[in-house]
Amino acid sequence: MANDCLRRGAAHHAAHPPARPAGSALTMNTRIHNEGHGLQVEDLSRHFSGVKAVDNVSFSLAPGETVALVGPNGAGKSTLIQLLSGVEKPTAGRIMLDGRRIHGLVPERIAQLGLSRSFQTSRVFPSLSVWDSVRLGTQAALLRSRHGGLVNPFTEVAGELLGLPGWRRRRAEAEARAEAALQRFGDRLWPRREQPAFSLSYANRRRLEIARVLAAHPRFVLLDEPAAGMNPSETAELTDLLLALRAEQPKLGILVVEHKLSLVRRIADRVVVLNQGRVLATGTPAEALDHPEVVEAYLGRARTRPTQSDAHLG
Ligand SMILES: Nc1ncnc2c1ncn2[C@@H]1O[C@H](COP(=O)(O)OP(=O)(O)OP(=O)(O)O)[C@@H](O)[C@H]1O
Repeated sequence: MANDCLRRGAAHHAAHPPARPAGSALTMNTRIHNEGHGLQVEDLSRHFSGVKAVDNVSFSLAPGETVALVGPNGAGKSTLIQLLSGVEKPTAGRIMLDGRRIHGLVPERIAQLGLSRSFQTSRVFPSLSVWDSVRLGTQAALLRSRHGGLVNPFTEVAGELLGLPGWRRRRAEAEARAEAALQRFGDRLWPRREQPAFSLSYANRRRLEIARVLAAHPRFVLLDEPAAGMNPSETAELTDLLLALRAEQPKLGILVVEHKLSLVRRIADRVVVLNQGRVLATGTPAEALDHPEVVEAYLGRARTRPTQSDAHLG
């Protein structure tokens, strides 16, 4: 049966770990952007007792770039997303956003600085309406100044209570963004905006989670398995949506964790392959995913030529 993800390789990998020594990643495409711009992950580690969930990982995400993070179950992808969004604190290493240290900051602060994430399990409050759920996402943007700094929360409270014109304008802009984020999904979400989130289908809850993230007006987004649980046509629709988003927001940096390689191959500029907490390979999708060592490590059999389909790795 065709399989569109890398998960299957994990079992093989456990039995046959790759021969490449730890720390020597295959690097086929090292597009290094200007130091100080974008997201920089430097020698990042997160260990849980004896488990090296993330082990000395370095990579970067430039404005306007889409990077996919792939790897079998347990490779450390979710832990990395938790570190980048401030939920977990690193054991060692640095995370820099536009030259500013963000490791150690609380998640809300990181979101205010323009780095927003989606969750594998939707964080939308089930009893909130679709509209209120996506409006929640605008809060991070309201607390960010035009220059990327942070607005004092007292300013927000005063602006809200006193109905200051500048604040009312910003609130209206945020609501327009929330509407645009819902309408991005055509008639999937907008006509359902008054419904409680719990009444949505699974795929629509995933879409609402992405809409909530986009409503935050982020400069960088971290999407944690956005296509999980979606069927092939829903996955293709989401892929088209992400491509459209890239075209409309050419400065948006996107880091996407995804097992579905059809999506990865279509949207990613670069792929970072994680394995047992370490970077096994980086490169363009074709370079990284079709490299014999990566294929062998994950699937246990050599391939002669790359294809474009999910079934390629099934
Ligand atoms: N809080 C924790 N305490 C102990 N071990 C943990 C913790 N979180 C993650 N791990 C371990 O770290 C390793 C990496 O897990 P992680 O969830 O980051 O992998 P993943 O690549 O996201 O996997 P999946 O694709 O299944 O989501 C695993 O061995 C996991 O058991």
